[in-house]
Amino acid sequence: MHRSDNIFAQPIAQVGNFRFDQQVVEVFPDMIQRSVPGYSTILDVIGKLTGQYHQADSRLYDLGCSLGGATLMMRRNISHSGCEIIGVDNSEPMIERCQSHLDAYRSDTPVQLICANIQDVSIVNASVVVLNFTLQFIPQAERDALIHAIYQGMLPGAMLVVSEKVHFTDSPVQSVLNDLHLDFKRANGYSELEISQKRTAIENVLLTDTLDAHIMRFKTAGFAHASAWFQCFNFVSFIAIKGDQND
Ligand SMILES: C[S@@+](CC[C@H](N)C(=O)[O-])C[C@H]1O[C@@H](n2cnc3c(N)ncnc32)[C@H](O)[C@@H]1O
Ligand SMILES: O=C(O)C(=O)C[C@]1(C(=O)O)C=C[C@@H](O)C=C1
Repeated sequence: MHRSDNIFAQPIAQVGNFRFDQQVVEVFPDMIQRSVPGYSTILDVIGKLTGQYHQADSRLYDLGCSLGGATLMMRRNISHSGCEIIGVDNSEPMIERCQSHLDAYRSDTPVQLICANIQDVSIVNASVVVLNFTLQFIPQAERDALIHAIYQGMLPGAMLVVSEKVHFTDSPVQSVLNDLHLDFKRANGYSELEISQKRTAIENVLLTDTLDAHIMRFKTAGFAHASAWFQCFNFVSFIAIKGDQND
């Protein structure tokens, strides 16, 4: 059984920046499930999209794979031959635990885990690329270049899935949707202290874009098709498809 997240339950004298360290690894499945509305739905759909979009003899990338939640769903849905999954995360403890999660299930599809900054990994021959709540941790000025580099490494007709916390420029909308997210956390057992200390920890490391900025970035990078396919409050998942000869 996974441990429950009580990292921010006691008062912390000086809350530091959030890091994906060993302490977070131990509680991560519980933390993400209780913090991100729709997380399991998004993983299920990443599995379905992988089933539809993976191409024979291609690579599938899970960028910011953490413990491999999305990697496992991708691996289960591969039916074509010659596919390889590449999981990348720059947290050593995440990659170590991810490897043991993957080893717990049998599969014919090879998975290569790389401990690196996703900005330093070249994307090659990709049919499916997933950034499930990872782009939000990349410095904002560097996001356009990363999405463009991913686009360049994708095959015609390939699928990119990007899930993100977002914000809204319309302040009543921002306030209503943010409050609904806070209520979601309360309903999942987080106290006001936990919520506020976590907010302080992530405020300098998780920087959100608007929904429109994400769509614009996909279009500018060259994607022929881009849309949000899921939204619950201020959490959104997007698909972007590289054009093929029919576009
Ligand atoms: C919210 S978690 C992702 C959750 C995961 N994709 C899932 O579906 O369960 C974000 C992950 O991105 C990783 N990360 C953040 N910045 C990164 C970077 N520049 N390069 C590689 N990994 C990064 C973190 O270490 C963390 O494991
Ligand atoms: O916005 C929050 O309160 C969150 O906790 C979000 C979030 C995320 O979106 O990645 C932040 C860090 C943890 O990885 C889990 C969830």
